[in-house]
Amino acid sequence: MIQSLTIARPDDWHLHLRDGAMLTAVLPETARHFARAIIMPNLVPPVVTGAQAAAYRDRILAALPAGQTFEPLMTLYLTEDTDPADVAAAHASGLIKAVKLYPAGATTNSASGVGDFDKVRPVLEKMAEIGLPLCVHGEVTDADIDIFDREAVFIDRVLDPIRKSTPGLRVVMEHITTAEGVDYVKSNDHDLGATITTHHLIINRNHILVGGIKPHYYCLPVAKREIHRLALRAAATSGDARFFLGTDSAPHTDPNKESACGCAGCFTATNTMPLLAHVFEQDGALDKLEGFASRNGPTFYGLPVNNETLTLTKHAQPASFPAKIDTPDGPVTVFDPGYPVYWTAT
Ligand SMILES: NC(=O)N[C@@H](CC(=O)O)C(=O)O
Ligand SMILES: [Zn+2]
Ligand SMILES: [Zn+2]
Repeated sequence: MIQSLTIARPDDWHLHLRDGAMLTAVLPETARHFARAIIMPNLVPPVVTGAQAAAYRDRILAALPAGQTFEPLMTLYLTEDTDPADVAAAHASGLIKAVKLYPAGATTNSASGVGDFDKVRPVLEKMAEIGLPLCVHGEVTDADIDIFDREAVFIDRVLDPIRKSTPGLRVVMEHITTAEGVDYVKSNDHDLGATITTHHLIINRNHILVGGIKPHYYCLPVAKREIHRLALRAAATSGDARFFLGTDSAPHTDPNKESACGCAGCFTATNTMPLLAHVFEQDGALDKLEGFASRNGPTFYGLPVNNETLTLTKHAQPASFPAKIDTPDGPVTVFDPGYPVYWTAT
C-alpha cells in the first residue's frame, strides 16, 4: 500500500479568489499547495479589460503572504462589448491565459455575461487566430430547461455550434458535471479540454437534498445523479490528458450560504489535494493523480509543468482540517466530504 506520494506541484485551472478582505483570507489556502491558478474574473464589477486584469493581478500578488509563492494566471470576463483588440493585446503581453464565457444569468456574478452569442463572434474569431483558450461555464439559462439538464442542453444548443462555426477555437469546458460533458470531450481530439472539480467527484445530488438541505454542497452546475458522478470519476482517473483539475473553489460566507436564497459555490481550496488523494486511491488510480492535478492542465495551456513538488502522505489516523476559514466578512465553511480522510499534503 502506498503511504506517500510525491507529485509535481499541482495547479488549479479554475479558482475564485474574490477581492479585498476575502482575497487576503483565502489566497494562502490555495498558495499552500498550488503553484498557479486560472483566476476567475467574476468580481463585482467583473474583470473585463486588460487594464482591469493587470490591476487585479497586482492586488492578488500584494495579498500573498511573505514566504508563499504563487502565480495568478489571469482571465478576462467576456461581455457583448469586449474589444477583440484589447483581448489580443492582453494575450500578447502575457497577462492573460484565457477568456471566460458566462452565459448571462447562469451563475454567481454573471449578469454582465453573454446573451447574444453573435455579438461576441469577432472576439471568438480573434481568439481562434491567436490560440487563446475560451473557458466556458456551460449551462443554458432558459427558464423552461430543467436545472439538471442545463449542461447537456448547452453542449447541443450553444457549445457545439460555437465550436463548429469557429474552427481552431480552443475551449475548456469548466467544471463538467455530466456523462454528456465527458462524452463530448472524449469525442473531440482537438482544441477541447475540461476541468473537473474535487467536489463533483465526491457528491451527487442526493448529498445536497437527502436528510435536509445542505447549503455547503450547493454549487453551479449543481451536482447530478450518481451515474454522472461515476462518469466524472472515470474520466478524472483515466489518465486522459483532456481532463484536468479545476477546483472551482468558490468562497461565500456562511450567512450567504445558509440563507433562504443561498449562494452557489463550494470552498475546497483548503483540503482539495488530500481529498483527491483519497478519491484516486479509492479508485486504484493514485498513479493518475499527477497527470490530473499537475500535468494535463499545463499541457493544454502550453505551459511548463512545475519543477517544485507536493507530497501526499497517508496516516493511520484521520487528518483534521479546519471546519471554517475566518475572514473579516464572516466565516467560510470548508468543504466536508462527509467521511474521514487519511491524507495530508505538504
Ligand atoms: N461554481 C459556483 O457555484 N459558483 C461560482 C461561479 C461559477 O463558477 O459558476 C462562484 O463564483 O461562486
Ligand atoms: Zn461556473
Ligand atoms: Zn467557478
